[in-house]
Amino acid sequence: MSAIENVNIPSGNEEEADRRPLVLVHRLPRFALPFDMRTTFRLLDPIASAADEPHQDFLSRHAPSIRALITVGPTPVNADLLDLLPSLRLVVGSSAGVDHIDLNECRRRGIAVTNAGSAFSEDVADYAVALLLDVFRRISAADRFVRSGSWPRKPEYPLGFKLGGKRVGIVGLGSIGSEVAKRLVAFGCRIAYNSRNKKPSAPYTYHANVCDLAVNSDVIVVCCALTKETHHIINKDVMTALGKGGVIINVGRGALVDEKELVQYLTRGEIGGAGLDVFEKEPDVPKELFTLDNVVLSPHRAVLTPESFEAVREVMTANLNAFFSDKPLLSPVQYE
Ligand SMILES: O=CC(=O)O
Repeated sequence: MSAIENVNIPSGNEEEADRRPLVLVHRLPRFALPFDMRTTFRLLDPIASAADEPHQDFLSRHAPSIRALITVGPTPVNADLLDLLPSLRLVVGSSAGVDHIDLNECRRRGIAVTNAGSAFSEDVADYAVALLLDVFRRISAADRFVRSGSWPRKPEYPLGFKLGGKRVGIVGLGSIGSEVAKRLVAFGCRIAYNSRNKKPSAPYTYHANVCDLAVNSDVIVVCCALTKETHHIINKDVMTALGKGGVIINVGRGALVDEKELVQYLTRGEIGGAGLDVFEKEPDVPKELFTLDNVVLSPHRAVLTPESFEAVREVMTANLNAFFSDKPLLSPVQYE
């Protein structure tokens, strides 16, 4: 992932001549914008530009001109930041999830928020299916078996399971969940789902209650947004309902699953396996999971492909262009 380069902040006449709209890049040092938007926007990046000046002073100095900001990855947008930016009217998220943005504060201050829209949906859905196949067919475990030299010594390797015909319960049938469903239908799976509301156009069985969904599923794929309501939506009751052979795939956010309980259920063999791209305290992953061959672990990579970066760059650019020309935003986040 390449970082944007140090941003030259034009001043005086130079600034007047530069007609590109000014956009603040809000990021933690470890997250860089993985593409260049400087041909279209004048990017103000405090981290790249002002190594010696305290971040707050830098922001306060530029605050009157900042009407839009890009938040990179999960960099938090909270009341403290918004206090420093009284002219701000738009927050452009570079992710599908917006749990790092204080939506209530944004709404209260009349600040619009956009997210990645469906830019990542296909890649995340592919990854969810890949994790599921890996858990069912034990691909990563088989790879470890071969590399460790065990094959010649121990020709028997535990059987995996067939994916076709399995009952898959999707939690969150938004853009990502719908792509997961589409793919798994092609594998011959039977799809049901849970979401806040029944989707009249979705040809799948709806369960208003996640435990009911779990009782009727062999696999739960978690891909809803993380909110106060969905925090630990996959709890011990859901895991008990899913049962011994059940598999949990999480490509949403770590805190959608009660991770402590998940570890217990997996180590006691009370569910069948898990494929996890996200964790409650990233990058920390519970060590107990490292030795379990029925668990596939991934470092929050589901969205990351050069193709999805290009798609998100386009949607972010379109949102900013729309904002600066008073047109409707492309992927506004609906406030609750
Ligand atoms: O996790 C990644 C995203 O929300 O886009």
